[in-house]
Parts: sequence; C-alpha cells; structure tokens
Amino acid sequence: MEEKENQTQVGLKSSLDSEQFSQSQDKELDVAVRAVQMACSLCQRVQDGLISRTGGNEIQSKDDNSPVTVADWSVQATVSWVLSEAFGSRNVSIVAEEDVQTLSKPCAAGLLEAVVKTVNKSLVDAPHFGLKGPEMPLGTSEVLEAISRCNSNGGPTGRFWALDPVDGTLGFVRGDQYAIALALIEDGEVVLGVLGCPNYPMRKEWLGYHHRYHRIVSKLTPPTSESWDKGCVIYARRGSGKAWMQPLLHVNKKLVWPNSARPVRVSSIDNPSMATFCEPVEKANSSHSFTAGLAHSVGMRKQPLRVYSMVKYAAIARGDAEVFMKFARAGYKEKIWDHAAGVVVIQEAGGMVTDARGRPLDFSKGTYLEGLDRGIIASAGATLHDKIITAVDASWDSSSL
Ligand SMILES: Nc1ncnc2c1ncn2[C@@H]1O[C@H](COP(=O)(O)OS(=O)(=O)O)[C@@H](OP(=O)(O)O)[C@H]1O
Ligand SMILES: [Mg+2]
Ligand SMILES: [Mg+2]
Ligand SMILES: [Mg+2]
Repeated sequence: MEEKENQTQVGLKSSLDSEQFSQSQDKELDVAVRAVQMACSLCQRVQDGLISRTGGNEIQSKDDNSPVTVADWSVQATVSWVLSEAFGSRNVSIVAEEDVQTLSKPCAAGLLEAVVKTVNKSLVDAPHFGLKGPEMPLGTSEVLEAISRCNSNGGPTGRFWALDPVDGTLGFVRGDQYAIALALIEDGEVVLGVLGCPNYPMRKEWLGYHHRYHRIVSKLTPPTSESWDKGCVIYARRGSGKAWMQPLLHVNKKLVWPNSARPVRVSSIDNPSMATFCEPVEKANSSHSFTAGLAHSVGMRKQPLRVYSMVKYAAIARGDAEVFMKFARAGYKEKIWDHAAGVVVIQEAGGMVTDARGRPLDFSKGTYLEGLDRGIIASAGATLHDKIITAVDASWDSSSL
C-alpha cells in the first residue's frame, strides 16, 4: 500500500516535472517570438530611414568587408536585454554575430548614440509586444553591456541562445530581404528557432508586388489593404512536429500582442521538374554555377529563387520553394547563427536539412559548423534530398570547388 502511494507520488511528481518543463519551454519560445517581433519592428524603422536618406554613418564595413548597421547592433542589444530581463542575466548565455569593438572607438560616438537611441525607441514599445520595458531609458554603458554580454562561445553542453540580429545585412541595406534569427541550443541540439522576416509577406504572391512597387512607391495602396501583411515571423519547437507563422505586429496600426498564428508545412512536391530551388544572391557566398549544374542533373528546370538571408529557410518551411542549396568557397566556415533557427523550423515543418554528404549540421562545436562537408542542402523531403546528395557525389570531384 505504502509502496503504491509512493509510486503514485512519484508518478505525480514526474508528470508535474514534465508539465513545468514544457511550461518553461513554452515561456522560452513565447519570449523569443515576442523579442523577434520587436526586433522586426526596429529593423523596419531603420530600413525605412536608410532608404529615405543617403550617406550617414549608419552603415559600416567590417574587416571582411561585409556591412554592419545600426540595426545589427541595436537588435543584438534589444534581444539580449529582453532575454536577460525575462530569464535573469545569470541564466542567459548568448552566441551572437556582433561585437562592440567598432562601436566603442572614440570616432564612433555618433554611431553609438544612434544605436542607444534606436534601442530605447524600440524598448519603449515593449508593452505592445507583451514584454516589460526598462523603467528608465538605457544608458550608453547598459547598451554596450547588453551587446557584449552575447559573448558565449557555444559548445557541446548546456543551453545557449544563438542570435543573428540581422541576417542578410546586404539585403537589408539594399532595401530587400533580410531576417532576424534566434535559436535556443541545448547540449548541441537546436530546441527552438524563430525567424523574423520583415519583408517576406504572409502570402507569396505579394512578394513580387512588394519588391517591385511597394518600397519604391510607398504611397501605393497594398493589394488587399485589409489583409496586407508585409512580413512574417516563423517559429518551431523541436519535437512538436509543427511550425507556425504569425503576421508582423504593427504598433502604429494597433496590431499588438496576442497575435494570431497558423501552422506552416513544407511543399508536397517531390518531382524535381516541378521544384524550385533557392540560393544566396551573391556569387561570393555560394557557387551559382555548381548549383546550376546540380539542379540540371537532377532535372530541376525552374529559375532559381535568389533571396538574401535565412528567408530561404522560411521559404522552404512555408512551401514556397522545395530546395535550398549553399556551396560556400573552400575555407569558408559557416557560423551557427546563420543556420540554427532555420534548421529547426524546416525540420518541424516536415523538411530536411543536412550537409552535402547527408549528415546533420553539428551545432555542438562552438561558433562554427565544424565538420560541415562541402555545403548545405535543405529540402521539402527525402526524395528530393537524396537525389541532390547523390548528384553532389557524382559531380564534386570534377568541380573546381
Ligand atoms: N564568403 C562567404 N561565403 C558564404 N557565406 C558568407 C560569406 N561571407 C559571409 N557569409 C555569410 O552569409 C550570410 C548571408 O548569406 P546569404 O545566404 O543571405 O547570402 S546572400 O547575401 O544572399 O548572397 C551572412 O550573414 P550576415 O552577416 O548576417 O548578413 C554571412 O554570415
Ligand atoms: Mg547571418
Ligand atoms: Mg548578421
Ligand atoms: Mg554580418
């Protein structure tokens, strides 16, 4: 009898534990989605400003000649601050792209001031996103601290967030596609991912409209003004078998939290002749000629969809395209924040992501995807995936990569 009572208590305890565990996971996803929504709003403001002005110091060049902007630092500070506020700074470890070196130089005072202003402008809106903002505007040192707190190196054990504050910064400065990517990694596995895609409309048909007209002639009314959703946030928790999409929240339009979400699913197309593949816009980031050869050899006949940023992962998860391929130049090491959120979102939406040998991406080795073989393949399913991997094997040796 006593034993039975003990068993019941143990059973009760373990079910409570798992409930508490899932509640804490829900809180993490919930806060991550809100933080990314807020970051999307921040980026839209900065991008609109960049497009209407020319010059200024908002865009800087990093050592590798890639751009970094007020938005990259401001999103990193804002998301870092929000996560610390929600979970306590001692419990939050973040691996992120940007550092404070450029910002801390005496000659960068104007830039730093712009970042502090942008962060505070964004945090004032925190309640619209169901988040708590600071009681007082953050000072310069608090903003710098929030950015530099993202100094985790990742690794095989424990939990850390991986943040790409603006992915596709080149697309961002060109008024085009970009993404905000936030993932939580636990013992080397991505457990949740959120992709904010401020210029990727809820409906694919609006993409062309958006690009061709909306940015250039902003006074044009949207196609269906009532349901015009300029961007979206896609997210998933590992093991749930579902990925979700929300429209962007608009503080000005009183479209605030709680937001509506709908499930997204990968495409059911498995015939290469009907499949569309995505790849990076810049040839420097991926060999367009090698991917064209692969596409041809598996029978993919459609024009590639060249899109900046992890919007490519979002496109696969939503079923707007069937394949994503990236073959960076030899020696380039892919970073975890460029892929973590996209991988879990695609997998939970029913798709696959591996390296070009068919092995899972390894998020347990620190900042880089160490051991990545040749390139990255994401797809809507095993039929397309296997064909592409077989084609890579057949053509790799004769390629100049
Ligand atoms: N040489 C080289 N090769 C491959 N990849 C590189 C390279 N240099 C940079 N990067 C990383 O690519 C990120 C942008 O990737 P995209 O797929 O958006 O490329 S593209 O802009 O569409 O061409 C970009 O992310 P962000 O810096 O966040 O924009 C970089 O992390
Ligand atoms: Mg990136
Ligand atoms: Mg970036
Ligand atoms: Mg960058």
